[in-house]
Amino acid sequence: MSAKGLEGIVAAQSSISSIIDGVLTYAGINIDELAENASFEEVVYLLWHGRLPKANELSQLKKDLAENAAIPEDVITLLKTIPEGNHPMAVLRTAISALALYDPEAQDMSREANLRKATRLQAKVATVVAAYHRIRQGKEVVAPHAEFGYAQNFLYMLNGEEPDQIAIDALDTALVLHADHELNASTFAARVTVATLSDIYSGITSAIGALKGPLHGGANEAVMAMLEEIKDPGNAESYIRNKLANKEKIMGFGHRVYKDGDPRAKHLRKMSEKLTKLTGQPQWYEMSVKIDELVTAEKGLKPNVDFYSASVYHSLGIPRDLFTPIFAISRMSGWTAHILEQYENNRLIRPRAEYVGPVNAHYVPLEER
Ligand SMILES: CC(=O)SCCNC(=O)CCNC(=O)[C@H](O)C(C)(C)COP(=O)(O)OP(=O)(O)OC[C@H]1O[C@@H](n2cnc3c(N)ncnc32)[C@H](O)[C@@H]1OP(=O)(O)O
Ligand SMILES: O=C([O-])CC(=O)C(=O)O
Repeated sequence: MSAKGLEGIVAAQSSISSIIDGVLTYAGINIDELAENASFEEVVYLLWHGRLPKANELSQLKKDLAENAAIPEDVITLLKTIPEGNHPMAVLRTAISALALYDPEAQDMSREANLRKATRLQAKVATVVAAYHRIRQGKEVVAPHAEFGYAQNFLYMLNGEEPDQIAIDALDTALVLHADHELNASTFAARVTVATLSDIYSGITSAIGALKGPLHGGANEAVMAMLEEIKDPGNAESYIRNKLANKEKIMGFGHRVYKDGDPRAKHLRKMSEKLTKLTGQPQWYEMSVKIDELVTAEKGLKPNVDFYSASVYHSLGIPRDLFTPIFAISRMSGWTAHILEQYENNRLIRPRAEYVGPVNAHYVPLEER
């Protein structure tokens, strides 16, 4: 018997992140400690190198990310030619694929070159998302600021003004929380692609395609769509009961691995409470809590990372269709770490299928069918 959806199958060894008894760690460090203390740049270094950076290593990484953040003028031109109405995740997938064509080390498969490519990908992914958002609004693209940290620079390029510290800190923590998650679908897709010894950009393009779906990263956008449809906390109960009665899934709930709750959700819940209050829109948090209580009571399903992140991003003034691209900006660090790890100890990933089709069939000539 095959395991549907590969549930419970161990398909790789990894020392990047672990989920053991519902506890998530990056390189052995509990996510709670990282969410409270680490910057996103520290986490990027941790995932790539398996240890926290020393002060000089961290400042070098920050410098490298800032210096590599600009994207080629040709890619900006490409973004300007994209037909209206496309989803930013589809645009991101295309733009990352295009960036490969401008990478001077595209053919160099050494670890050093791949680490430099990972740095360029991490540096540029935020710029692509911000640039496309400005272009689609008919605004000028904002060049990255050489002195700004990663989260700060993204918000600056997105909005064209310097973000406040509360917004920077909230986004930074969200990036920390989304950075890696063992062998999730998009990371697996990246590893499958590069295990053929294809290049890092091909692996990342596969990963973005996998993250886009609503059963994975696309759920954060779907959560906000649901909250906006509900409109008022008073409508939440009947809305959810109706969905459940129709056997529809409630986005942002459930998880293939966590059966007793996602450890990242409590951090995002706290952030949602604080930010929705600060923006004078506590209804998004109140509605989320009502849904959380009801779905937990009725289905025993707990919120995953995508549930409270929706109201967090909304409070930061981020449009709904950029929620999943922001997930991709963060997960770029995990994807690239896994790709580097896959190359280090590679074997083609090629499972088997259990055949359930017809047997002893025969070719029938066209005129006899
Ligand atoms: C970053 C991330 O990727 S986190 C996940 C983001 N995705 C979502 O939030 C989408 C909603 N959630 C889901 O679709 C699922 O819980 C998944 C995809 C995350 C996990 O899926 P699986 O492990 O395959 O669980 P599966 O879909 O088989 O669900 C098992 C049972 O729980 C039910 N269930 C699971 N999630 C939900 C949900 N969100 N709402 C209602 N029922 C659910 C299923 O209907 C199924 O019920 P059944 O046995 O009566 O048919
Ligand atoms: O691990 C998974 O299946 C999905 C998930 O939570 C993530 O990628 O962060």
